This record gives sequence, C-alpha cells and structure tokens, in this order.
Amino acid sequence: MNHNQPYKSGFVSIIGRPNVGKSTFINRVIGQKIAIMSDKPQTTRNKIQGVYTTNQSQTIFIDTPGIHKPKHKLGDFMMKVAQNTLKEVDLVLFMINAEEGYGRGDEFIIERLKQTNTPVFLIINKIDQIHPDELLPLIEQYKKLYPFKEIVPISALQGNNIDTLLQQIEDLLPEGPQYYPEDQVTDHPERFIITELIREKVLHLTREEIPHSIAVVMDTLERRENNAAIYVGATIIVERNSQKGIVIGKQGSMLKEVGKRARVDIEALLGSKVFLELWVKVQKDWRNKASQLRDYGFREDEY
Ligand SMILES: Nc1nc2c(ncn2[C@@H]2O[C@H](COP(=O)(O)OP(=O)(O)OP(=O)(O)O)[C@@H](O)[C@H]2O)c(=O)[nH]1
Repeated sequence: MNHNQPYKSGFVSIIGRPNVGKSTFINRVIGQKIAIMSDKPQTTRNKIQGVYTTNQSQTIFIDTPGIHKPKHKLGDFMMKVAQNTLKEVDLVLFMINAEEGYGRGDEFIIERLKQTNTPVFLIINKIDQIHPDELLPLIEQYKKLYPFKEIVPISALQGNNIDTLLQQIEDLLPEGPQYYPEDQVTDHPERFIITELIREKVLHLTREEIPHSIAVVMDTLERRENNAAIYVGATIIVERNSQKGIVIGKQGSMLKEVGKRARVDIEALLGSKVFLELWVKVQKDWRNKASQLRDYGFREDEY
C-alpha cells in the first residue's frame, strides 16, 4: 500500500445495449468467468458485483441490466432498478459496440444519463472489429450527444486498453475504505452462477420459443444429508401461461431435461452431489413477490 495517498474505493455501474460486451469486460478485469456469456442478447438479468482490488483502490463493478427500452412489465421493473442504481454509483461506464454505431437503444440510455449527475465514461468496445480510421468519427459523434468525462476505446475480448481504463477509473474514485477482502471476487458468485446456469439451459433447450425475459430465482441453497449433498431449490419465472407450458414440456419432459443438464453443471461447479428442485411459475408482476404461487414443481429423484 502506498501510504502517501489515501485509499480509494467506489461503485461503478456498467450499462449498454445487449451484447455490447459488458460481461466480457467484467470477466476480463476480474480474471475469471463469473457471468455466463452467450451470443443471445440480454443474458445478464441479475446485478452482479465484480470486485477489483489493488494496493491503491477497490472498484466494485455493478453489471446493470435492463437499461434498454421497456417492452413489457418485467423490463419495466428492471428499468427502475437500473435508473436508481445510476444515481447511487460513483461512476457509470456506458459501453457501446464500435461495430454497431449509434442506435435507438443508445439514444434511450443517453436520455437516462441526462437525468443523473453521476460522471459517465464512454467505453467504445470491440475496437478489434473496426478499422482505426473509423474510431475518430465515432468519438466525435458521441461527444456531441453527452459530456462524457472520458472516452475510452477498448477490446474487452483481446484486452486492449483495459489497464488504461482501470487507471482512469481509479483516478476518479473518491477516498474510501476497502469494502471487501482482497480475495473477494463477487458478492455471491455461486448463487448467481447457479441461477444463470439454469436460465441458460432453459434458453438453449427452448430455443426461440421463450423470450429472454425469463428469470430464475434461487429459493434454497443448503447442505443436507450429513453434508453428503447440496440441495438447490430454484424457481423459473415466466410471464405467460403459454410459456409455462413450454418450459414444463410434455409431462414435465422439458423441465426434467433442464434440471438434468443444470444439475450436471452445478455439481461440477460446487464439487458436490446436488439435489435440484425446480419450479415454474407465471408472474406478470415481479414486484409483488409475496403473491408468488408455486404452481408446478419438479424433483428429479421422483422420476
Ligand atoms: N470481437 C469482439 N467481441 C467481443 C468483445 N467483447 C465482447 N465480445 C463478444 O460479444 C458477445 C457479447 O458479449 P457479452 O459480454 O455477453 O455482452 P453483454 O453486454 O454482457 O450482453 P448482455 O448480458 O446480453 O447484456 C460475446 O460473443 C463476446 O465474445 C470485443 O472486444 N471484441
């Protein structure tokens, strides 16, 4: 630790349209795979915290989903969470895809940014995909849209300019404590990864029939049977009855397959035998969690 300078710390929110590379960036910085990556948009539904600690500073990254235009209730709720988050953090990283350029999704986000006083960096990601000549016009274009504190071109995938960005973040952070122990990478990595694994299986197995707006909520995660196994109980939340039917499948066949595949991955993750219990429920209004009724259950060992 450098004793001449005070320790710095703060919260940094990463926003951007689906697929711009937010998870890839966090994983690159934290150095291990903590968010499930996929080519499908909007994989990240949960707010995860990747904690990056150095001798001088600690940055807590918040992966803020749902800051895109709401099309349905679930999106609406996520939007509110995202908007509040933007006001509370020390810095916002607004990530765009260099390849795609300016679009309506960005316009919507910039409108949101204008409603907060939080400093914003524009992160131009995927610069490995464009010709260097294309970068300057892009920067000029975005400069006109919002008074970004910094504009930083990076490649999250190849690691270009990541160190510079981390330094610029550190420079901006306020004086503050080390919130998390040095070896802490995420807040609750297992819980997050487990729900994402289940979500991933549902999305893969149902292909395009189920929109990306499904959510998976962990109900129980505990050791049972004299520590011989870990019991995982989770609920898959869909928005419509028809989607519930698809996720459950004929006589529960789809849910059974989701459970089977997810269990294999969870066992590998936790290094333990796992009992997985999955439920599906329809919930149009996420907020009213108390009213959630479990209306279909599945336990693999019953089959
Ligand atoms: N060529 C290139 N591809 C990238 C880069 N960063 C991310 N990608 C790819 O872009 C795709 C989407 O990346 P993600 O990190 O999942 O994007 P995201 O913004 O977290 O997506 P959501 O969770 O849907 O919001 C993946 O296939 C990544 O491999 C980059 O710097 N260069």
